[in-house]
Parts: sequence; C-alpha cells; structure tokens
Amino acid sequence: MTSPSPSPSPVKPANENIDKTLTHKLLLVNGVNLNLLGKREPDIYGHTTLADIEKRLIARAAQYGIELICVQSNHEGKLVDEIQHHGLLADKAAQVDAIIINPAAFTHTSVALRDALLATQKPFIEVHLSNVHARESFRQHSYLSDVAVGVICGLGHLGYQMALTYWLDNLYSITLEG
Ligand SMILES: O=C1C[C@@](O)(C(=O)O)C[C@@H](O)[C@@H]1O
Repeated sequence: MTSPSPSPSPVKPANENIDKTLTHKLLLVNGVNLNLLGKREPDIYGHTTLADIEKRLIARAAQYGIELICVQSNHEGKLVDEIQHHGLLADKAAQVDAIIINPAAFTHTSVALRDALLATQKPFIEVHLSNVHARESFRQHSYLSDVAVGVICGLGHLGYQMALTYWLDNLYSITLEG
C-alpha cells in the first residue's frame, strides 16, 4: 500500500511579520529592446513576451499583497527617471522595497543606471534571459553586477521568477519549501 502523498502546499502563507498597514511594492525594470520579447531573436531570448512575464509576476506578487510596478523603456533617461521616482522621490510609503532589473544593452554601457540604482539605496537583482558570459565578450562586463545583491542569467524568463522568489523570501519571509 502506498502512503498518501502530502497535500500540495508549495508556499507557506504570508508571514505574520508583514506589516499589513503598509502596501509593499517591488519594481520590475526592463531596458532597451525588451519590448520585443517573443519576436526578437527567439532562439536567444525565447518566445515569451514581456507582457506575459509581467502578468505572471504581478499575479504572483499580488497573492501576497505585494504590488509589482513594471516599467520598460528604450530610453536610458526614462529608466533613470522611473528608478529615481519609485526608489527615492516618491513619498516613503509609495516607494518600492527592492528592484528586479534587466537593463538589456544598457547593462554594458550605463554608468547612469548604476548611479540611479545606487542613489535609491534599494537592493536590486540583475536578470538576463541569456547567458551573457557565453556570448560576445562585450556582454561580459556589467556596470551593475558588483553593486547588485545577485545576478541571474541564462535561465530565460524563469530568471525573473527566481528574482521575485528571492525578494519574497528575503524581504517578506514568504518561503518556498525546499
Ligand atoms: O538586450 C539584451 C538582453 C540581455 O540583457 C538578456 O536578457 O539576455 C543581454 C544583453 O546583453 C542584451 O543586450
């Protein structure tokens, strides 16, 4: 006789330590050309669109009462404005707790994004769909990695889910059972 399989409970309920009087927020930032996901070099970047990635992450965060604010732009200055606003300039209660960012090609060029992220003093995770270390040498330098909490690359769109999982656990004690 086989013993009954454990009831599926992959996720512990939101931790009591979460201050329910605050609306927790996270920021997802996607840089240049990532609006083309699904159409752009799918052998490298996959078939999942950015809208799908954002929808799934928003829904998962919302399960725990966390708002995920999503921004994408092809313009470096616009991304700097968004990071400044959500990370520092908005009222304290409206600011995000942490950031997930795929700066795309700006990864390899942008001191401005690095400075904006540092200015907010919000922790961030850098995500890349592709394994940048297995590609052209110019993709192997990032202006952000040394000041990121962590870097996830090469795992496709699941990299974003993993970054969210980390923040759920690290900031709000919402832990996946291992
Ligand atoms: O646009 C991108 C996407 C990317 O950030 C990635 O997600 O794999 C990698 C970058 O080198 C590239 O410029």
